[in-house]
Amino acid sequence: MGGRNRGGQKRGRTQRRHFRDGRDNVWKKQRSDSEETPSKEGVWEPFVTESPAFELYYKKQRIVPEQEWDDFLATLRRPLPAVFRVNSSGKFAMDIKTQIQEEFVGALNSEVDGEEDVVKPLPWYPGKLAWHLNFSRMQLRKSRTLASLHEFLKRENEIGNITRQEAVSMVPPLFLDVQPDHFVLDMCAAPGSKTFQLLEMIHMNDKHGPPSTGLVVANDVDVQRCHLLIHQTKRMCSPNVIVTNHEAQHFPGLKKGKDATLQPDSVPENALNSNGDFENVEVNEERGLLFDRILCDVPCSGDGTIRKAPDIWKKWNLGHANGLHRLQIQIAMRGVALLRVGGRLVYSTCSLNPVENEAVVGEVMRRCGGCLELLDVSSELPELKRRPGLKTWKVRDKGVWISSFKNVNKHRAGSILSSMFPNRNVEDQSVSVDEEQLSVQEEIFSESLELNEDNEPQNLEIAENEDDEISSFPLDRCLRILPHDQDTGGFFIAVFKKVSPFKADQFSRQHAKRQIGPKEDLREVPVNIRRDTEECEDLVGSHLDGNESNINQEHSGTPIKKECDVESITDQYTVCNNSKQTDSAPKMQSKSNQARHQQQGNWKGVDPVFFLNDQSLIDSIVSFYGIKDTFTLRGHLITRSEDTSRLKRIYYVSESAAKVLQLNFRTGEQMKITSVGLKIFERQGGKENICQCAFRIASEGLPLLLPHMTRQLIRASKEDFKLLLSVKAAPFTAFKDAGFVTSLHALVPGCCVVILDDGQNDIQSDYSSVTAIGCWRGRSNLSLLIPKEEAAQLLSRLFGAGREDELLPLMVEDASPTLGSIAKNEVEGGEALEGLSENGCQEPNFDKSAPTA
Ligand SMILES: C[S@@+](CC[C@H](N)C(=O)[O-])C[C@H]1O[C@@H](n2cnc3c(N)ncnc32)[C@H](O)[C@@H]1O
Repeated sequence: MGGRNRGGQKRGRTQRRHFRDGRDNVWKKQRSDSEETPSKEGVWEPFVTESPAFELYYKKQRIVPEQEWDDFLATLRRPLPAVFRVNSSGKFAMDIKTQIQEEFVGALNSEVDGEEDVVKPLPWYPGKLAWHLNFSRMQLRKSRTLASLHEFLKRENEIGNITRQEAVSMVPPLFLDVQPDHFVLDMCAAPGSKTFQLLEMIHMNDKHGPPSTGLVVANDVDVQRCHLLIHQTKRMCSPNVIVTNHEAQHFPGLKKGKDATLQPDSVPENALNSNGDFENVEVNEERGLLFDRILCDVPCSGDGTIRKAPDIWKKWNLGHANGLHRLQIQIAMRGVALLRVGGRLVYSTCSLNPVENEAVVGEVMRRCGGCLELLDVSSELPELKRRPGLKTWKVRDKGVWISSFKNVNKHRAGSILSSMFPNRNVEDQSVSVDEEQLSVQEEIFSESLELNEDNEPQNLEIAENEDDEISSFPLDRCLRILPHDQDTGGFFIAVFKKVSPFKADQFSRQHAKRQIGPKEDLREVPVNIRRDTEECEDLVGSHLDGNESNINQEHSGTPIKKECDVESITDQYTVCNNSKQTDSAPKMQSKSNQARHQQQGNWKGVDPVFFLNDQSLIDSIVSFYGIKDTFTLRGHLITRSEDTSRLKRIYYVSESAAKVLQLNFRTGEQMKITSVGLKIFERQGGKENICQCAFRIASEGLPLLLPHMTRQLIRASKEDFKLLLSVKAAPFTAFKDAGFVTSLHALVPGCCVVILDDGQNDIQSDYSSVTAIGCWRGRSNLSLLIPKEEAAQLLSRLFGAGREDELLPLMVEDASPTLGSIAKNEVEGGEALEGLSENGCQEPNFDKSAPTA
C-alpha cells in the first residue's frame, strides 16, 4: 500500500516514481581516481571530506575506540590504494605472479622513494594472488618501471587475467569456503567481482582433475547491471554459471506447486552425514533448488566506500541506511530459505552502519530461531585485521537518538522498526496503530514541526535514553573491517551456518497466516498473529515491488499496512505448474510453454532458453570437428531461439547447470535467465557455402572443446605461430614450415585450431598447458579468429615481443567494462552483431585482403 504525504493524502504513483528517480544510485560507477570536483564556475576544487552528521553518528555508535578516531578519520580522507587480483584459474596465473614478483616488485620498491612498498601482496589473500599498489600520479610520471607496470596491469585486466577489485570486497567469498562441487547463489551479484571469485573457487581443481560439478547462480535485480555481470562472468569462460534477474527477496525456489519458503525443510534422514550436513541430495521439484553456499552482498548505503567515492561525504545522511534495513532482512531471510542444512551463508555490506549490519544479523537470527548459527570465524584468514561486531548501538531518526524501540514516536513507527534495535523487546507498535488515526496524527505532527538548520525536526519529545540495549545474540562474531587497520575501505561480514531445517513450530505460526485468509485486512487480526504474519511475509519477501517498499520505509511516515496474501505469493510461482515435462531428459520447450513465455510480463525482453535438440545440426558439428564421445553435446547445448535455421550462437552448459535448467522447465520456468553457460559455437555468418559446418568454435569455448577434438587441428612451430599472431592473416605461402603448410592444405576450409608446438608440452595428453587459437582456413589464407588484444597479449607473453611499441596501439585505452561497451544482444541472445564475433573480432577476410607477411 502506498504511503501518505504530510497532508494525509495518499502518495500517487507519479509521486513515488519521481521520488524513486530522484534517489541517488549508490551503486552507480563513482569517480574513483580523481580527488577533485569542478565547482559551478568550472574551477576544480578539492572534494569536501567532512560531514558533521557522519562524524556525530559514528562517534556515538562507537564503531571505533575513541583514541583511534582521528586516525580513522584521517584514513577515510585519503584516497584508496588500488588493489588487483590475479585470476587463479587463468592459464597464465602463475606466469603473471612470477612476472610481478621478478620484474616489478624488487625494481619498484628500490626505485621509488617512499615509506611504504609500492607493490606488495595482501598478506591475508591466499596464494599471494592479490596485490596492493601504493603510488601517486607524480611517482607514476617519474618511474618508467611503474609506467610499464601500469600498462601491464591494464592489458592483463582487459583480457581477464587480473581483476581490479577493492581489497575488502575480496573478503566475503573467502569466508564462504566454496568447494568445486558446491551450488552457490550470489543473490545481489552485479557488477560481479565476487561472482568471479566464486567461479574461480568452483573451478579451482579443473586443471588437475575432472571438471567442476558445482554451479554459480549470479543474480541481480537491475537488468542494466546484469549486463556488467554477464561481461564479468564471460571472462571466466565457465559453463557452470547462470545469470538471473530477480529481486533477491523473491528469488524462485523451483519447487513444484509451492514456494520453497512456505514449506518446512523436508530433510530425508539419510541425507545428513555425521556432521549433520547435507550431502548429495538430488536437485528435484519436491525439494526445489537449494544451495550449499549463499552470498548476500546486499544493497547498502555504502559509506565504507567513502575513500573511493568521496562525494559520499557531501551526500551522507541516515535515510539510506534506515531505509534499506527492511529490504536487507528480506534478502537475507530469502537466502536462509534457499540454503541447504549444513550450508553457509555470508551476509555482507560495504556500510559501517550497525542498522544495516548487526541489526539485520540479529533480526535474521531472531526469525530463524535455532536453525541458524552465527559462526565464529576468528581463526579463518588470521592475517586479516578485523574488529568484532557491536552488541549495542542506537538508532537515530530525525535528529534524535533512540536507544530502544519503546521510545519510538508512533508517527515514525513505519520507518523506524523494532528490528533496528539490539533487542526487539517490545511489540512492534507499527502493527497496532490504526491507519486512519495515524494520518490525523501525522497532520498534526507535520504542522507542529520546527526544523533546525540541518532540516531536522527540533521539537520531538523523545529523550535520549542512556539505558543502552544489549543484544542477546553473539554479534561480536561478526566482522567489521575498519579502513585504518590495513589501509582499505570499510566492510561488514557475518557468516552463518544453517544447522537444522526450519522448525515445525515456526511453520505452524506461519500457517496461522493462511488461516487469516488471503484478502483479510490485518487490522482485524490480533497483534501477536499480525507480527507472525509480518515475519512470515518477510520470510517470503514482501509482495510489494522492492522500490515501492523502500519508499514506504524511507519516506512515508506511515506504517505499512501489510496484506499477507499467501495465495498470490504462491501463485507467482505456480502459474506454470501444469507442465507435462516431467522426465529428466532435456526436451524442446512445448508449444504451450512458449505461449506462456510470451504471456509472462515479467520476463519480457529476455529470450527464452532452449535445449538444442536438432540432431542433424549436432551431428554436423561433431563430425566436422571430430568430437569424441568423451564430450557429450546433447543435453548440454543451449540456444536462445527456437528456430535452429537462424541460430547465431550456441552455449554449452555443465551437468549442474543443465540439471537446474531442466528443473526450471519442470517447475514452470520460474527463473528469469539473462545468460547461461559458455558460448561454444557461433554461426559462420554467410560463409556456409565454403564451409561444411555452419558453426565455428567461439574462443571462450575452445579450451573446453580442445581435448575432445580430433579434426581441424594443426600444430605450428614457434616461428609460424608468432608470424600468425603478428600479422593476424597470412597466405599459406608465408609460413616457413613446409609440414605446416602441407597440413594447412589438408584441412577442410572453415574453422580450425592452431596449436603452438613449442617442443615442451605433451600436446597429446596435457591440454591444460597447451596454447591454441581459433583460426579460419580460407582457400589460400589462414586468419586469426581471436581479438587483437588477445593476440597482442599472447605475442607478448610467449615471445616477449612488442611489449611496448608494437602492442600499445592495439590496446584499448580504458580496460574497465562499461555498460555502453557491452552489446545488449549478448544478454538477450539478440542477433545484431552480424559480421562481428562477440569479442569484436572481424570476420576472416577470405583471402582477398589478407596481408602478406
Ligand atoms: C553491493 S552491490 C553488489 C556488489 C557485488 N556483489 C560485487 O561484488 O560486485 C548490491 C547490488 O544489489 C543489487 N540490488 C539492489 N536491490 C536488489 C534486490 N532487491 N535484489 C537483488 N539485487 C538487488 C544492486 O543492483 C547492486 O548491483
